[in-house]
Amino acid sequence: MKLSASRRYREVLKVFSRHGLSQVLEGTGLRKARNRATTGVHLRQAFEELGTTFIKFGQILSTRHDLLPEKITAELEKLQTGVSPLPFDSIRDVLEEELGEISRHFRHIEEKPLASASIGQVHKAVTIEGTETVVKVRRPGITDQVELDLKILSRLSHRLVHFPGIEETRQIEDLYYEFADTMRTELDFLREAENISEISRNFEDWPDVIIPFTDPERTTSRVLTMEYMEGLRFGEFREKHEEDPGFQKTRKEIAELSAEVLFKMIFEDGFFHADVHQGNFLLNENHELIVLDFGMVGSIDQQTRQKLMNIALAFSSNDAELLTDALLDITIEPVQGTDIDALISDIKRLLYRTSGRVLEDISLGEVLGKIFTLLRRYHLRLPPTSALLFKTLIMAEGTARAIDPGFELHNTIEKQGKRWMKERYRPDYVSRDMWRYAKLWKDIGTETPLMIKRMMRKGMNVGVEPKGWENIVAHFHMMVNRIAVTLLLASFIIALSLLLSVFRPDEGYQLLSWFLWGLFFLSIVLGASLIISILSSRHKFKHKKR
Ligand SMILES: Nc1ncnc2c1ncn2[C@@H]1O[C@H](COP(=O)(O)OP(=O)(O)OP(=O)(O)O)[C@@H](O)[C@H]1O
Repeated sequence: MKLSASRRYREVLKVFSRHGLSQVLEGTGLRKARNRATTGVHLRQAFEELGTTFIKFGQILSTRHDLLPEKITAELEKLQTGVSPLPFDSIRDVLEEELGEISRHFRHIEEKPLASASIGQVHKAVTIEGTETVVKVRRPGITDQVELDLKILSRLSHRLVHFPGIEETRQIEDLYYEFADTMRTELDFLREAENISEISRNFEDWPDVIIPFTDPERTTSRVLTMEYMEGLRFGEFREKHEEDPGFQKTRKEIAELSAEVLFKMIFEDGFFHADVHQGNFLLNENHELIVLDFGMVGSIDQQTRQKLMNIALAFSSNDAELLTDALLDITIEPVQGTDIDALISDIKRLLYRTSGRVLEDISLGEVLGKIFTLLRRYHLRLPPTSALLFKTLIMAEGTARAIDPGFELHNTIEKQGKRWMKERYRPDYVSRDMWRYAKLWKDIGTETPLMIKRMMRKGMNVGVEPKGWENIVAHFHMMVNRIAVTLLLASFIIALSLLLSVFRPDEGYQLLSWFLWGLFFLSIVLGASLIISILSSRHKFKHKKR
């Protein structure tokens, strides 16, 4: 059946009106809704009724405490994708269309699905070579449905929540674009297979983490064949092993591992699993962590990663000033006019209120929500790509707590902090940064005299003898070059002292530490002689002028 855009649009409007949400569509907005508790319930029900795309959009909205009132986000957090299984005949049709005759590929496929999810239905199978696999088949018609819903959502996204402030409306739209992008990627199983390969490579050295291998011969954009993974979900594992001696320790380690996996993906690799709900983790007999479902992934560039690390480290060390500085660093709007002192004292209050509380009582979602609300109050905007990341962090904490309710995110951040510092001051990153600064100074050195020359000619109409210009430009070049080298040496000295604090001899880095000390002293000697030469040339210049 061909999907009709106008029919679906009418359906969406009807569902919204039936749930008493016409004020949302009319643009009077959610914030003004008289009863936010019931508005949240109705919004959740309407999203559930409208299916996959709306449910997934609602799940992302639920993490944006900066955009929606808490009563509404709390309701949206309950959104679950519950879909009924498709008859095996339609699954077989897709398999035959994609792979040709099924018996050429599989000895056996179980008709009863292992799982029936929103995008795909998963069946256990044995390949012709005898390997136990699972075949994930994209639901027929889901792509058209999602595309249509995305179109409708795009129209609704700026009408859906008509806030008084312009920035929030823009944020809802930003959020929609990011969402539409990830949703489209999730529909293409070839992309999922690529994601699996990349993440498997990143976890090559992690023996406790297992990522199923894919079967490229039997994978297309609609069919994904991969290794079958036997394991228990976190809840099942807890029930089965609760009475075992040493279970407390085991579950602590598992929760920690699940968080470390995600932290590595976000902060070290910049390529992360963005759908880390409990259903996507299994534990095998050796307590190894199996990670599934790489349809939704996010990526962050190195600069943003470093800014995020700063936020996490400042947060874990309870330092309000550092945290404010790190937050200001990641916001995308200019911060002129922001009352920084007031923001620092608000952040101080927030940290004070959260740090003393018992762990089970406080969630990352709650803290992030409060930080978002603060940023909003100060008119500071986060980059649009952050939505997926924050959803992931909040989900990851919930997942770790499913196995260990006392899981402390603070501890993981502290433990990881050291690794991040080592990562950040890896020689290749340091030298790349220094090279960037050197290039920047070189550009300033070449461009500035010309700029001054042009400005003086055009704006001030000043004529200078060509010979005079040459001297000025040559002298300027020399000055800039010297300043550049001095600055470069200064940053080198700072970087070396940081490296020295991380790679200490008492932690087994004797050789590296000696080498770094050597470089450190050499840089100081060079720096000192450069400063002396600059001072003496200044003196000479003055002397000459006279
Ligand atoms: N390799 C595997 N081995 C064993 N079970 C698997 C495997 N891959 C998937 N499953 C099972 O199938 C379920 C659904 O798979 P998956 O999450 O990849 O589908 P999805 O359509 O992306 O689901 P959702 O959108 O709800 O996250 C998993 O939660 C898991 O129970």
